[in-house]
Amino acid sequence: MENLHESPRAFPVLESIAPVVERSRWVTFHPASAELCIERWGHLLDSVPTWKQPWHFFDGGLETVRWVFVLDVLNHCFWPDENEPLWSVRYRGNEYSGYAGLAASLKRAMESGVPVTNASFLAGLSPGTLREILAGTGEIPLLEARLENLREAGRVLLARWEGDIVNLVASAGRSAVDVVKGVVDSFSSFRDECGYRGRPVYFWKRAQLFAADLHSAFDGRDWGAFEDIERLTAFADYKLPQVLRRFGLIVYHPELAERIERRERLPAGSEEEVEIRAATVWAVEALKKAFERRGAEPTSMRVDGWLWQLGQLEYFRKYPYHLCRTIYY
Ligand SMILES: Nc1nc2c(c(CN[C@H]3C=C[C@H](O)[C@@H]3O)cn2[C@@H]2O[C@H](COP(=O)(O)O)[C@@H](O)[C@H]2O)c(=O)[nH]1
Repeated sequence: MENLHESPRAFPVLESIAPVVERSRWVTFHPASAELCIERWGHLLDSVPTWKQPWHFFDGGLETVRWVFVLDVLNHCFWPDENEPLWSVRYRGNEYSGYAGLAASLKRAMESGVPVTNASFLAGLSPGTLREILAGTGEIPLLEARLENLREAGRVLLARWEGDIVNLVASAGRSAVDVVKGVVDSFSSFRDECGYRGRPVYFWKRAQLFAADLHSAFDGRDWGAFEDIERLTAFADYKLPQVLRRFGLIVYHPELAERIERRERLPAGSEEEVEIRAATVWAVEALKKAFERRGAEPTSMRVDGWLWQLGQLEYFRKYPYHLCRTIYY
């Protein structure tokens, strides 16, 4: 893979995705319907909730930076196996599942004195302690991989960043892109990259989400004050394609649609999976341009947040999302 850091300003995500969208066989992209969905749903663009949710930790300082990092080491793949219960955690009298469940479990741990933000603790984390941190109904998928990713995070923080992710964020100056590249460079679990017809494709979803979450948590100030936040792309997860498909912006080949209807797993790195993720990132860029034509100027991150919130609505859950067991999203 060519050296990504040739030109220090290089951020290869979109240019690596363009050829996938052009050659895509399983997923077609229909930009024409961008206007329509903004007609119908665009008014919600500005209702993207802030960080002030019961499940988010926030102390206004360094512990928040560290907490957001641990959150995004684990921020992937919450759906259960067939006939398994949905993983959910109890926090302050409420049940939370999915992303909110993960955040709530880590906030619960902080409040009960478990040092989840401490690099040495993470490097020596035991399976039993992780089970306790994530304890709830059902079991979070990929528990072993999550344990390994947390241990790696602790080891690398100690080896390269004096035990503190704050040093990586500080070293990036006010560049979100440099935070993303620093994280991808340092931690293999964030290296969300694959090959497509012999060429590298970079999604870097959890690494980009880490910079975006810092920006959200600090409301664009202090540790979230990035000058280049608009260079981030959408975060290619499994919820956005579900919404974009309902919008008619991306359309699956009938054979692929049928396999997803049947809840068949897609292998990580398969052409189908890479094409779904590439179309997702690409569609967000098209929506951003459609918003600009109507006088709004959202970043890809804000369009992403708008779509992700729509994905929480019943209307968009109609079609199942594609299922891929992966640590990347
Ligand atoms: N594209 C995109 N993917 C996102 C998010 C978030 C949460 N971000 C919020 C946090 C602070 C800000 O307020 C953001 O709004 C989680 N995910 C992904 O979704 C999936 C979980 O879904 P479910 O099973 O339904 O909880 C899983 O892959 C998770 O990694 C986002 O914003 N964009």
